Amino acid sequence: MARIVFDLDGTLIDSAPDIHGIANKVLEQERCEGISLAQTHDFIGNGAAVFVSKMRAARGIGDSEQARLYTDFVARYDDAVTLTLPYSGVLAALDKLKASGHRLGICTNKPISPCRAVLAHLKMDHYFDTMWGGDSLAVHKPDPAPLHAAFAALGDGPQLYVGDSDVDAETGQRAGVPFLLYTEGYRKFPVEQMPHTVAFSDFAELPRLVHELLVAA
Ligand SMILES: O=C(O)COP(=O)(O)O
Ligand SMILES: [Mg+2]
Repeated sequence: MARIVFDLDGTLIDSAPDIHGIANKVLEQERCEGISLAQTHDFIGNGAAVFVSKMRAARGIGDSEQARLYTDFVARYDDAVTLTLPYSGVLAALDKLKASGHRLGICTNKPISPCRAVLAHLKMDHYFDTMWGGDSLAVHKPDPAPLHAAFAALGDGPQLYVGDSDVDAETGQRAGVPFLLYTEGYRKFPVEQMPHTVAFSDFAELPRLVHELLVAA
């Protein structure tokens, strides 16, 4: 049985509408115009601090405001759950993978508190034996340390990593772990430009892909 670690935003859940909502509340507080959902997709992937920094840059807010706006953003983050949904087929795929005996974990750049909050809200937390957020260690993805930590917490067995972004592709590569690229998340680059073992666009395909990779290994 394998250890399968998942990225969160843009992979298992479409959380951008909620992140968009809190970004625009922070900007409203600053009397600035909001950002678009497309910009939100673009700014997700490197964690909350980078998100806030890109959001500021889009509205010409200086670096001196980073700490204050980051604090405001993060204070709103645990409650940003109401518009978020798992992607189509995710729950059925996780059910099948669990039923096959695989152990599942999360390695996200989202801070661990809102990661736990949104998965609890969606009643998805029971699938995962371990969760690592962008602030769980001193370093975050694309540094491979949190991914290694997630796999270590899941014990022994082949390792597979599933994610949607260039950050995830780099993390998988640096960790030396097969990477399954979900193409319908917040991807910024063509699939061909992202190092991956296999790409998929529908979670209904995932249990079969996992099986094939494990047979081939
Ligand atoms: O919070 C982010 O920027 C991204 O989160 P992810 O690593 O789950 O895609
Ligand atoms: Mg992601």
